[in-house]
Amino acid sequence: MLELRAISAGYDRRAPVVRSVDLTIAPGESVGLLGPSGCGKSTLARVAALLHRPDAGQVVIDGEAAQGWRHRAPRRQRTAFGVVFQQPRLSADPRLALRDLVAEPLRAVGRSSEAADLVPELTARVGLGKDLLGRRPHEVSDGQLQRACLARALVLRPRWLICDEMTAMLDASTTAALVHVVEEYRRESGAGMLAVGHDRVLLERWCDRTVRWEELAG
Ligand SMILES: Nc1ncnc2c1ncn2[C@@H]1O[C@H](COP(=O)(O)OP(=O)(O)OP(=O)(O)O)[C@@H](O)[C@H]1O
Repeated sequence: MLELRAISAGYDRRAPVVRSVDLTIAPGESVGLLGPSGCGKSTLARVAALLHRPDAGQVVIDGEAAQGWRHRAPRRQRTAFGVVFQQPRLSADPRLALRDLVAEPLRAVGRSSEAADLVPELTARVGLGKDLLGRRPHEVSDGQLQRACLARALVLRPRWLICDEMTAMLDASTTAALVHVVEEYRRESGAGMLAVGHDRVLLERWCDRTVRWEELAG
């Protein structure tokens, strides 16, 4: 269970963008969060993934309250999440070849030796040709880079996926391909998901249930 309890968060304590929000996602469940631009969806998604410390409230991951945020979160909690952002270029180290980008989380947890098996398997799964793996982010398209970022999000086999407008910059066929990869992973792993976006048709088709920002905001 991923529980967001009475979360308030933002960038100025006097004017929170997320106000007293409650949201619970059951194991294996996929929830779409719909809302207009600028309402606070990304901020809430970052709180859920332990990337942004809320001003108030609690995140409870599989029964255990979050023990910290960003690099201060304990590894077992941090690695419970795979996160894919809207703009792959902002979340990809421009110096890394795509194969190293996908392997980054393995290196961070001292499991680099597994990259030799996992990187080819995952890059094939997300549809990245072998010829692209030696290229750096500026040498590939947004869609190709987002495929690599999705592979990176899956490499530690997270129990929870947080997809923040994952497909907003992509064409219809790349969107369909990435949604398919996520759903295949969720089927075999039982991972739950929070997908944030403003495309109602996509989220309603993709997710078990969708909630609108106005229903959540306190
Ligand atoms: N780093 C920041 N510093 C200050 N304000 C910020 C920061 N990031 C976001 N905001 C503000 O917080 C509010 C919510 O932003 P957020 O990115 O969470 O919205 P969103 O619903 O995800 O929007 P979009 O759909 O456009 O991505 C916005 O008014 C935004 O300008």
